[in-house]
Amino acid sequence: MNYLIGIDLGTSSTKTVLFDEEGTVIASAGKDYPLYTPNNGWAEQKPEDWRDAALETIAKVVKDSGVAADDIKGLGISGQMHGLVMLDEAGEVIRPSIIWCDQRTEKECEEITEKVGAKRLIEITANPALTGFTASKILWVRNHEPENYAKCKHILLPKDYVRYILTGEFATEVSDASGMQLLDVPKRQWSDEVLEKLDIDKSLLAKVYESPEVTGTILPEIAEKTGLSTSTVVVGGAGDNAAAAVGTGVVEDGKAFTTIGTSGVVFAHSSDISIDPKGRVHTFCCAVPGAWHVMGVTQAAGYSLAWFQENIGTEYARKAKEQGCGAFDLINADVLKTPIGANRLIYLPYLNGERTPHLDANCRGVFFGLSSMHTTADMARAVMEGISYSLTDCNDIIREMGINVTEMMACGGGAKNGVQRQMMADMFGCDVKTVTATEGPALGVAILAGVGAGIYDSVEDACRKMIHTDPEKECHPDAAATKEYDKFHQLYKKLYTDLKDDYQTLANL
Ligand SMILES: Nc1ncnc2c1ncn2[C@@H]1O[C@H](COP(=O)(O)OP(=O)(O)O)[C@@H](O)[C@H]1O
Ligand SMILES: O=C(CO)[C@@H](O)[C@H](O)COP(=O)(O)O
Repeated sequence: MNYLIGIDLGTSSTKTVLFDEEGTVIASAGKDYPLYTPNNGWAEQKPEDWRDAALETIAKVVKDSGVAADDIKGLGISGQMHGLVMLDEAGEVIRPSIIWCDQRTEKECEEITEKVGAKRLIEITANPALTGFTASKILWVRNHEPENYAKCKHILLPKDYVRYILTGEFATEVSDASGMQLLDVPKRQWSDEVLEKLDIDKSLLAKVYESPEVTGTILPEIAEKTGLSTSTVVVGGAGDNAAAAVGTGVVEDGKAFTTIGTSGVVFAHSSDISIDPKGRVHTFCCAVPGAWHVMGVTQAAGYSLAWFQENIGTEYARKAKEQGCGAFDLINADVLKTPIGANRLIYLPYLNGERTPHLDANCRGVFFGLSSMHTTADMARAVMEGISYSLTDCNDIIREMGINVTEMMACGGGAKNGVQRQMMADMFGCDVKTVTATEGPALGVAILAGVGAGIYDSVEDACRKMIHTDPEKECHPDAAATKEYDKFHQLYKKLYTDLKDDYQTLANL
């Protein structure tokens, strides 16, 4: 039997899974790391934490599985997108990574739009300048830390830094590179025009591959440390969402998925390039060679729930420990006891600004309608509903673009939660399904590794053999709930419009 490894370098943790070639999970391991917010709206992580988590979890799955190193034919890495990793001449990390949800680069976005031209920027990179994307982070370091910029010899994305550690190669692939705003997305190669206009030296960037292509093999010292073989191939892999698409079988037109990780995403496959003229959803290359996708992003989806548990619903963790269950079991029990609309409490999940649909770095979270009768149960329900309203906004724009979605899969930490999945089915008004392997991105890149290692002929072929849907977890929409949620969703949408200018005032105080 052949085996494949998928690594998902998330924002909350790295999850590494060893699959057999039929998609069965043989062993898995995870390791958490911190997210640093040194200023309001800033977000950083340490690339060294990602490196240590990847090495530790690979070693663990190889050991726990008992699989012979030579039978592990391929490895793929999926990662949180957009983060900026800068390495010096010796390959050492220069500063912490400024990651995807950091909002400090509004001025640099203006600089990009001015230098490239708004129309040309969308024609080439398929997206307007956004604070989340890597190009503005590169310019921020050049504008604010010229000494660090001068030392920088290699610019990598988070997962590509881990690839460098494993293989010694400076490589990336089209799906993640799309989120740097330096790629010509229709042509799937670096844009000389954008690089010249922004005065970024192309030699700083890694070589671009398609996602299933082989980018290298495991270095001898890493093989020694992890128990892998030096003949295991490492493929391009994918940004976490493009990887999750492969891992949930979203590899042809009509298919879509929603994920709740730290962020939340609604993603639809598209065999033709399709761009929202208002830039509210992103258009990127997908992991299937020759295809693209559109996706809407909620900045703080699972992160809103994590924030809620750390700061407001702290009792859930304590009681869960006492009762020997998970905190989400108790949250779910409370949410189910609370009616739709959380007793007239609405939560706006804008803890880190928002991308879809507002593209606003300065908006922030709100509990609207707070009354003395409200409890943490109402707040928990309001947070879950707020996340789902935001994902519904993403889905509505994709539908508005004429992209026909017939099937919605769910994945990510939040999709493990049946209450959350039902909420999404009710709000989207369509069936929401899941696959048996809970780690969508890890399975997705393991599938890509299977193609790169020559076990499968194509990504589509590998998906047919490695993905198994879980019929027991299918959620069907309840028409009465859809109608009820819609009333609150209308008010939820109006609240942003009403507060838009006040957010700006707050940011300038
Ligand atoms: N059972 C659950 N119900 C709802 N949300 C959950 C559950 N388990 C995890 N989460 C949420 O999922 C997020 C982590 O998901 P994950 O896909 O691992 O994220 P990432 O890839 O960003 O590290 C956390 O922020 C947490 O709030
Ligand atoms: O910024 C984006 C997509 O554009 C995020 O989806 C990040 O890629 C982070 O992912 P998670 O850690 O939430 O999975």
